[in-house]
Amino acid sequence: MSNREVMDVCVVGFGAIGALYAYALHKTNKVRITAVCRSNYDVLQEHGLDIESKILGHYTSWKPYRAVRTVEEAADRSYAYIVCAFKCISDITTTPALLSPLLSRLSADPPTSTTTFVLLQNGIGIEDDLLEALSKISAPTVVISGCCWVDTTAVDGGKKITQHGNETLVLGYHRPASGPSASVVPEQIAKDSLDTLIDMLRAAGSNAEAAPDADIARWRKVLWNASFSTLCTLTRAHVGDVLAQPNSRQALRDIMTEVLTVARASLTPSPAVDESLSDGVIDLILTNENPKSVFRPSMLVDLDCGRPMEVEAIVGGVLRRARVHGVPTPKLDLIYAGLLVIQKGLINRRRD
Ligand SMILES: CC(C)(CO)[C@@H](O)C(=O)[O-]
Repeated sequence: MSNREVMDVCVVGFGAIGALYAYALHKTNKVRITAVCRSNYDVLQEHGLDIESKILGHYTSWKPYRAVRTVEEAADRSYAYIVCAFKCISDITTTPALLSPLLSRLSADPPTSTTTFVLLQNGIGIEDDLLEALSKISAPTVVISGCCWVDTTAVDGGKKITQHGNETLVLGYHRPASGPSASVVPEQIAKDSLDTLIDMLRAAGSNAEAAPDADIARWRKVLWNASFSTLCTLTRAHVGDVLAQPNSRQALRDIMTEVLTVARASLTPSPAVDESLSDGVIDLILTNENPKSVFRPSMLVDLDCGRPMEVEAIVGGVLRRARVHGVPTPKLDLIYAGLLVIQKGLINRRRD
């Protein structure tokens, strides 16, 4: 972490997740937030944002230090943290392409202090292309994955965000990809950057915690997304509805079993893998869900709003790992095929 009194933090994507954690960081008085609001700039400038959060409290008309419409505008300075809270939809654009003005600046004018990228996004392998792009830049960088377990929604035309129930944010850093000009930061710097972020979020009221292994945390999270998010989306049903039917409950179990097999084949065997990704985790996930839950996973909310969904990150990412390791995934293949048909329609309508 730099010695600056106030850190500059750029949050790219100011939907519910981005705004919630931006507000948490702002509450510490240690950061200045630059919010890149690609679709909700006018609403934010005119009304500010009302926050109604169980963990962060209530606030009316909050405005971050500054809001900009594009990543280009945000690239006028360097940042201690660049929080990626946009949906990872590689069939529309990749993370390095979306962040290219910030990456170009890092390359042309490398700061001496570390820049940490924080990926608050769902999926498997979503960090790969960013790590690859950063390996060609000499500036010192760290990539952190954040797995969010939180029910937060933008309501009232984006003027308000609500957050109910429990919240957990599991954060861990990735080992950097090596490259000819990569400035591979010592592991201690990655740890410091992670600890600083977690300390700030916890001070604000979040239940942020460090993952001993970012990859295991991602697989643990995708167990939920690849099963609940996809089945709820294909059936347009609440979490409680897919739990209630014996057939769909069994389908959730079958999908999670496939994901677990791929996870174990992809990860280096370790006691942590055995513990976090044991067969018992499926029962734990199923029994932890409220059978009466009316929760709509974000993939279903995207479909309802006519927005492209995180199919590639959530299902495609698992399938690509499965193919590398020769793991058959008949259930996930079918889910993927169905979702891709819907996704194509969503992307085509968006282009019209
Ligand atoms: C798992 C989840 C409900 C937690 O916030 C979220 O990832 C979602 O809906 O995609």
